[in-house]
Amino acid sequence: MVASCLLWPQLAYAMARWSQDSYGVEKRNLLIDSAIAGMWVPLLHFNLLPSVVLVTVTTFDKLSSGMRRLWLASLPGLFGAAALVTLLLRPPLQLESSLLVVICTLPLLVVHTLSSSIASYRLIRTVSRQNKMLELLRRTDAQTGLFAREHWQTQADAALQRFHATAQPACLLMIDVDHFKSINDSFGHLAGDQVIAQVGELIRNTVRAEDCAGRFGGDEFAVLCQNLVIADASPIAERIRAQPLTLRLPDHPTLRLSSSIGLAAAKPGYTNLQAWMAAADAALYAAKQQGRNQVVNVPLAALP
Ligand SMILES: Nc1nc2c(ncn2[C@@H]2O[C@H](COP(=O)(O)OP(=O)(O)OP(=O)(O)O)[C@@H](O)[C@H]2O)c(=O)[nH]1
Repeated sequence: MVASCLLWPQLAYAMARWSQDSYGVEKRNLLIDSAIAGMWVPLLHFNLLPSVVLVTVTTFDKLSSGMRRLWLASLPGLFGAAALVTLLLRPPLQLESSLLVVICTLPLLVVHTLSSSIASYRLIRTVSRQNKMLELLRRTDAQTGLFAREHWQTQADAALQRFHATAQPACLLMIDVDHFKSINDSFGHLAGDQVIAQVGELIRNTVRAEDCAGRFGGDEFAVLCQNLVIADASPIAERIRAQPLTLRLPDHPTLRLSSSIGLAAAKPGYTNLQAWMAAADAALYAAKQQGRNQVVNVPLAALP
């Protein structure tokens, strides 16, 4: 009793803790656990309550370990040990449990159930926290901390649907760093990466809390201004355009930056996000054609 209840758990823990192959040792320890439980069934004279509790608890441990089919692998050891001890000692059969046996079995039942429930609760909390973290990472562009393209598009799509349903205005800004390729060529790719990170930060610090700023890929960014008509979104676009002009990288003091921005308000003619983005892209293209470092609105006359 002392060996299996007090010594074996300590020994099993120490072996798993100090082994190079902790997983393999722990798996083997769990199988030995089952064999020890099986050994106890004849030693308890097959007394129904403690025997069933012992076998159930031991098998539950194999299932809750998460190791594939471990519970199945533990059965030969469990029944084998029970059969061996039965053959060697030929214990009498005493199925009925006295009140004393019931009382002595209860702590195992209660402690095991509670500790398993607490372990499951903690595991579920950890998994749910990690899922939230994964979702956040999926939504975020690692280089800038802005929303990643897919999440930004989902938000913009929802804003366009709202506009169609309730006429709640929204504006879309497509932003592109000017001559970014020559920044890469002249100052190196690392400097280009720093520029992307800094421009992302400038955009994040310039937009309102309810706006949705995302990185579209490369040196292209997009901002969704919710609940704003074009006249109110224009100053935000102008502020975003002005910010990179003042940006200085300590490692590259001669580097100068500017950006071009295309601005398009949601309109009934934009039946899907692609149409809205194409309009903002056309305005961005016009800004590039007209000399860069400027904001171009989709002209009212050109609106569908
Ligand atoms: N450093 C860096 N470069 C990138 C990254 N993603 C894309 N690029 C480069 O960015 C450049 C994009 O250039 P474009 O936007 O097409 O052209 P541009 O030089 O900015 O010229 P305009 O847009 O016409 O002003 C390409 O050379 C890409 O290889 C990135 O994450 N880091």
